[in-house]
Amino acid sequence: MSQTPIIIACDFASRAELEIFLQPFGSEPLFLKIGMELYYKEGNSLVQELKERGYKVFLDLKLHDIPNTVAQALRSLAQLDVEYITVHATGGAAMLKAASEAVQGSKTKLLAVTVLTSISEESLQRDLGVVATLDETVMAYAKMAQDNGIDGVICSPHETAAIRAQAGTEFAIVTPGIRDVNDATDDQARVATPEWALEQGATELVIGRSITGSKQPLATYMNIKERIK
Ligand SMILES: O=C(O)c1cc(=O)[nH]c(=O)n1[C@@H]1O[C@H](COP(=O)(O)O)[C@@H](O)[C@H]1O
Repeated sequence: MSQTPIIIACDFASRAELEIFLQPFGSEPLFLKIGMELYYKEGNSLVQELKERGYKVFLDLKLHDIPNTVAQALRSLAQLDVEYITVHATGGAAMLKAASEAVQGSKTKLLAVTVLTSISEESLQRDLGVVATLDETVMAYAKMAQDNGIDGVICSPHETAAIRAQAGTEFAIVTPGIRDVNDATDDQARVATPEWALEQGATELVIGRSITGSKQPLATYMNIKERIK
């Protein structure tokens, strides 16, 4: 298995598009994030097949509901035996506790999404009515997640060092919003380079369009992988 911390966000519309993307990678061991777009179209069978083919899978469904509903959904999803599943930290302490209990006994680890990397501090305070700063909010959500048995968080590289200091070395910190200096930021508000994210203490990096939208996805992936080795 590859030791690279890169997780590729496979935000494709169909299995066919995913296969076209994967083809040049051959037997390269990859860690693939399957999100709502592909999962809603292709369902569990795609996840099972990718696992059978030796890929590590992160199922990013960002569950957000009352504790009982999230727990029941996770009991079902845990049977897929994927590495990671996401829940929203804003589901609250009781939901996070119910979620962590629901996956006990499976190998699946849960990641709590703190504040989405598409949200700026201005938007957090103006649109979502949060009074605290973005950093304070992310730190509070990370602590709530850890206190309630969640294995790690999703946050931007900008909050990673503070969470690492607060949460210790065992807590997973997975950072999307990864861009090289010349890449378009698209809909992301809080971005950073792969190198910087790892320096801050990220466990893994979620990288989507910088790789999937590249004219040469394999070369781009290998370039990043070599740089952060
Ligand atoms: O949970 C996530 O993975 C996630 C959380 C977050 O705060 N921001 C975020 O961008 N993501 C995901 O990370 C990926 C980022 O994709 P790119 O912006 O194309 O690199 C997408 O699949 C998002 O769904």
